[in-house]
Amino acid sequence: MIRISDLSVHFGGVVALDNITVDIKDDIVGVIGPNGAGKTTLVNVLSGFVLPDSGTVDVEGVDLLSLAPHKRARWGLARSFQKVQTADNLTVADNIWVSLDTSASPGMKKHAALNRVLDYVGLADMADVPAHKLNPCQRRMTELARCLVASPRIVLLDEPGGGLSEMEVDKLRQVIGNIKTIFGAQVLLIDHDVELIKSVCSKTMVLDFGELIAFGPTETVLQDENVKAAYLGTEIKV
Ligand SMILES: Nc1ncnc2c1ncn2[C@@H]1O[C@H](COP(=O)(O)OP(=O)(O)OP(=O)(O)O)[C@@H](O)[C@H]1O
Repeated sequence: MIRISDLSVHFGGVVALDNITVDIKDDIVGVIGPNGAGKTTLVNVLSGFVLPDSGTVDVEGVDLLSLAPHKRARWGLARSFQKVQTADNLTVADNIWVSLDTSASPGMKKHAALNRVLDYVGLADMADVPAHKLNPCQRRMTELARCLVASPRIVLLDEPGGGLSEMEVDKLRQVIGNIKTIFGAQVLLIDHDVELIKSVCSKTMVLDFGELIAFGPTETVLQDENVKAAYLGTEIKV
């Protein structure tokens, strides 16, 4: 369980996260909200890219915010980025291997983990292809594989569906939907694609101007009047 208590982040006069308190227990939890609501800031705080002004995050008894970012990664926190991060001159396999590099596991185990994750995301035939030759979906899958390869406990996904076609989002849905079963990790999924959120997230939290305005079963949250009002004039389809 991820227990977030009284978490606040300010950027000058902007309140990016406003005293967020929430217990996240479900296997896959959605994070939605209009542009600028604070979703990426939340992921940045959890992964150590942003220091909060106040608050705590407890995961299975570990005070996450007291760990340096690299120690969080070693502990089992993995994340993806809104703008996909692959090294263009490295192969798919090497892009994923980066997550295994500092692991103390024996080489054979690392190779087995690499092959398993390549298979899982459907890139087994592309291991030796340099990333600059990949299409946007294959890049996303490479980044996801990098998140999954080193036995993560928590995976934070920042808009993985951005820029993908409907068919590609279907593939993504399967990959994300099975993470808990296959890899045992809890997933926090940010996305603007409400259909994707609806199909894989049992619970969803909604941020608006840094405030947590709703949290609960996804279907219920999407019918919430405050949530609909927050999205007024934008594209939520519920
Ligand atoms: N490093 C930063 N410096 C200053 N302001 C920032 C910084 N990062 C985020 N913000 C501001 O904090 C607020 C929350 O931003 P954040 O990126 O977390 O929103 P978001 O919900 O992820 O938005 P989007 O859906 O557009 O990605 C916004 O007003 C944003 O401009």
